[in-house]
Amino acid sequence: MSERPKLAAIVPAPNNIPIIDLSKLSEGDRDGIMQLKTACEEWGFFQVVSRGIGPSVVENITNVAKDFIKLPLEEKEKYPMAPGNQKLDWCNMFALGVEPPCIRNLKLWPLKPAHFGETLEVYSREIRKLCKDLLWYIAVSLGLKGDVFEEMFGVAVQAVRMNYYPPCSRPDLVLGLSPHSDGSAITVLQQGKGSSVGLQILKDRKWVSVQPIPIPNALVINIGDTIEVPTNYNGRYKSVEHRAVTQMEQDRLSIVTFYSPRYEVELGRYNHGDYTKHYVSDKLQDKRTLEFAKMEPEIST
Ligand SMILES: O=C(O)CCC(=O)C(=O)O
Ligand SMILES: [Fe+2]
Repeated sequence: MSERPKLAAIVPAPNNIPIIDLSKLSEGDRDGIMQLKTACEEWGFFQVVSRGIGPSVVENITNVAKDFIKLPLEEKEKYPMAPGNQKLDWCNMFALGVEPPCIRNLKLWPLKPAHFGETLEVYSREIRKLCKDLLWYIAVSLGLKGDVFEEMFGVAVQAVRMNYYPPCSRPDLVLGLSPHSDGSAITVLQQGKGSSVGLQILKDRKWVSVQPIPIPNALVINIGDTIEVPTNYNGRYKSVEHRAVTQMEQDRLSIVTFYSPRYEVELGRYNHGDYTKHYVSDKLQDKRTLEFAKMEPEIST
């Protein structure tokens, strides 16, 4: 019951989450860096525009995902997720959200090369470049050397999760995805062409909808637990809780990339691999995983 979205209580954002124009951002651009800093401190979320993830790349991955959704259940069942999937092969997965008649039914399928192959690779390569740049600027905005996270994280791990939310006749009763924070360093969310509102973030203890901006290929970025852990003392960047709601008429697809440290990297009391095992369950739980990893600051800013 406590998970019901209570749509009436949702307050529209007075001003939507910040928009960062990456084509204008550079290390010496104090205003731009300040804007990024404010976005990370006050929102933990921002949207990025003017970044060359080619429209065809986005279109291709969306089409492949939609083709997978359309497969009959028996066909999809041929690719089950390993039971109790605590191994790290959860990495590339597909989550089917709420199914009519609105029973929460989160099923996970691995993104098998048979369906997603090269399309996913091309997409992930583009996202990787973006994440590297973003982490550089995020470090700079904290007054740190640009490569600090790259040094700390080693060769980053990327995991893609696609969430599909079919239309739901009672979106006021069932959530698409429960409130959680991401275990990543940063997360890149592609809302999909013609996407309806679905993502909500907890801002000043209220749920605020992230309006997809009518700019082609805009991406939603959020700070994950792994940036919060080393920077959180002294009120630094927060990994903000978010959730997804469903719509009565329209379905929705989100393509989400989690960009994370190498699994061996020690962060707090856990290495990132253990952290991920703890984090990855089909039940997303607020920010509980983060409590496990709380630590003394590793970076002082
Ligand atoms: O579908 C969305 O908008 C949210 C997805 C999400 O938060 C996640 O997959 O971690
Ligand atoms: Fe998330």
